[in-house]
Amino acid sequence: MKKTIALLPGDGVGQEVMRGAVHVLRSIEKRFGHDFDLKEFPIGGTAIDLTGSPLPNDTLRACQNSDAVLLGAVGGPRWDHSKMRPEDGLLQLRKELGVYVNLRPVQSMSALLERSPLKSEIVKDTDLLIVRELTGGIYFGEKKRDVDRAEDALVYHKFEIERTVRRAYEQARKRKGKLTSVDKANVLESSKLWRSTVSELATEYRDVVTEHLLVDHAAMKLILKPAHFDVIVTENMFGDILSDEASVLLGTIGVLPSASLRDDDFGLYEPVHGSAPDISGTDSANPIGMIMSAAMMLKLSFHMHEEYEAVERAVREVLNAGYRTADMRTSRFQSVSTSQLIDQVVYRIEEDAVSASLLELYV
Ligand SMILES: NC(=O)c1ccc[n+]([C@@H]2O[C@H](COP(=O)([O-])OP(=O)(O)OC[C@H]3O[C@@H](n4cnc5c(N)ncnc54)[C@H](O)[C@@H]3O)[C@@H](O)[C@H]2O)c1
Ligand SMILES: CC(C)[C@H](C(=O)O)[C@@H](O)C(=O)O
Ligand SMILES: [Mg+2]
Repeated sequence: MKKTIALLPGDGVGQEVMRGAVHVLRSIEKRFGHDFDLKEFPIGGTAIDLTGSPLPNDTLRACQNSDAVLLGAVGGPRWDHSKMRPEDGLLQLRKELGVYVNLRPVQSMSALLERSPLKSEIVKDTDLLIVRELTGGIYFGEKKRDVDRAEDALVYHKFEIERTVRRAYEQARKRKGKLTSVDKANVLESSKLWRSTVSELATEYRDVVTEHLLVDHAAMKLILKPAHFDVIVTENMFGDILSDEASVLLGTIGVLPSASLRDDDFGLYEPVHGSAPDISGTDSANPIGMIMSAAMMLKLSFHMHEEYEAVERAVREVLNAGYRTADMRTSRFQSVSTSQLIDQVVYRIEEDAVSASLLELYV
């Protein structure tokens, strides 16, 4: 199957982990006989340096003309004081592409249990999905700035809440049948609208158990009892914060993938982590969040379920075999570089293909 995929490596480790996604897609292409048209375009700080804009028109047009987009990460201290921010390129891209809902799965992995700062009996049954509203709220409200006064408006329209919450309910139906809506309805008007919209929709999804939690309570419960959660649905900024918090359950943010979707098959796929300026350039970043984002693309945009399984299995085997980048390292294992971990994943995808064809010879 021919698919056009725009690659936006961005800044810092974004560039390093994107190589992992490309190698993995090439091995999937070979093994399953697909044709992936992969082309790179600049975004973020790299794009500011090249073109003066964090989202050049050519990049946006290429994304709009693709079947899906893979993004590494944007930002870094180099552009922290520049007039234009790399992050604005990413926000504009999400808005222009209309990818209003962001799925961030967080599932404990037995190989990583000892890396979590929390007790393994607390984190071992973690299997939750954060559904984050992505193109509204305080990120996109009107901003004003005087010398000694600043303003960011937090605006939500009911349709924005409704479409995101519906997607969350659909996910809950396919999973464990529980939805936790997170808001700050004891203080914010936008949260009161959020809560009443969820309550209305709950009557249409009676097969799903609905609960409401205030965001401060949710932040605490996520650490105290992560297995309590199935689907968490929340607004843009709460979702951003809670997903970094949830990464602590696994011990590193480097393994978390995400999918940003709209109502057709198109999607923007990116790891949850940022450009990690503290480790960029050292070939030590964890490429798993990026690789699993590419795997989510195969499943959600291209409906390639077997291909998704092949990547997921390869990643699991690599971890079980003891390969760890520095962020996943424990006293029992030496760490390997980003490139070495990528090679191991690719090797397993290809080795799997060889054993599958040998098996065919015998049956
Ligand atoms: N989607 C994105 O493009 C995105 C997401 C978050 C932050 N950012 C940007 O990234 C820059 C740095 O932000 P930050 O430092 O707050 O967050 P960050 O996620 O880049 O880093 C936080 C910590 O996690 C570690 N980390 C992150 N990714 C890792 C990986 N793949 N492997 C191993 N360790 C990893 C870093 O080394 C750092 O210690 C900022 O400019 C921010 O705006 C971009
Ligand atoms: C870089 C930043 C704008 C972005 C966000 O806040 O959405 C990031 O933190 C994320 O989680 O994707
Ligand atoms: Mg974030």
